[in-house]
Amino acid sequence: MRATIEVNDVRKRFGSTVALDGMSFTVEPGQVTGFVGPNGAGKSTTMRVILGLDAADSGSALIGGRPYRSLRSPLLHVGALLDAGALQPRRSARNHLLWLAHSQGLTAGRVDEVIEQAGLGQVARRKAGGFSLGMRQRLGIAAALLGDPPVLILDEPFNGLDPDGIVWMREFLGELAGQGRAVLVSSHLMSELQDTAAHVVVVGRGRVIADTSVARLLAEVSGDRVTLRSTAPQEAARVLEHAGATVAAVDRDTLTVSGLPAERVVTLLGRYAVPFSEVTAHRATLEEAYMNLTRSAVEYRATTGQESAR
Ligand SMILES: Nc1ncnc2c1ncn2[C@@H]1O[C@H](COP(=O)(O)OP(=O)(O)OP(=O)(O)O)[C@@H](O)[C@H]1O
Repeated sequence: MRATIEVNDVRKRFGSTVALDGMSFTVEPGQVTGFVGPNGAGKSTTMRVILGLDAADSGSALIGGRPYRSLRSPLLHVGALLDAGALQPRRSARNHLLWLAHSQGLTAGRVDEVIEQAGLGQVARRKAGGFSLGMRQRLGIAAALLGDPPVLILDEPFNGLDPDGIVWMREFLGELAGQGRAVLVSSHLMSELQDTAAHVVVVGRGRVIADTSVARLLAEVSGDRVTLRSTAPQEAARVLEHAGATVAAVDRDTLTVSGLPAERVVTLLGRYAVPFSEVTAHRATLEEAYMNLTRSAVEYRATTGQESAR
């Protein structure tokens, strides 16, 4: 089975609420794909449709080319974490996993492997009802891994994690993707996905706003903005503007240069012997990129709203 998720023009309404409005994207193997959008954007509904828990009104959602419902032994094809609270509070973590494993013909040996993988060795015999949300997330991931599936679908796995837990989860997801799995991870905080997701699908109001590699997204938002410190700012500005840059003064000895990459700025200043003490390329954070994208989506919606009100 090829490890992919393909969502194609999925539409879904709940009464008068349009939850999914032509949702389409593909999740490729070997990388973490972030699935990001504000509350109510349709992330959970999309995941539920992929997993056959909600029926789409139209469109298709396929795992390895097949609808979830047609998969025999689904745990071997796809692992999911949807609601970390969904467990029997009086059962120990290990018993919870044993119960799931037996239902799919998997061994107790496999249960002990995923307990170790998810870092639950110390607490596996404790009742899951007393677990913190972070521990429940780990237990949910352990359950998702039971069948060693090539596809993972995780709804808000960073929820409730402390900073150490977030770092652990990022590294763990990276490892799982590095093993060739397709890993789809939802979050309403783009920053959680920094250094983890290679690709992001940004959604709003039930449809895709952007579907792009993280590197491209950051490059687009960062532009070619460079901060320059020089004791000869006017001379620097003259040289750089002559080469096509736009230059703005920040303070007495600091300039912001746009339109030229940092290396070119350094070369030009060197060629014309303009002194400088710092040249720093601006690198946007994923959060900035996300804010930019969703801001334009909000503006777009505001405009269309006005148009339809006319
Ligand atoms: N079972 C349901 N009944 C009625 N409306 C629903 C149901 N499930 C989702 N919705 C609505 O569909 C829309 C999309 O919700 P969904 O939970 O998929 O968004 P989300 O992006 O996962 O949001 P969050 O980050 O808050 O989990 C929302 O307007 C939500 O209120």
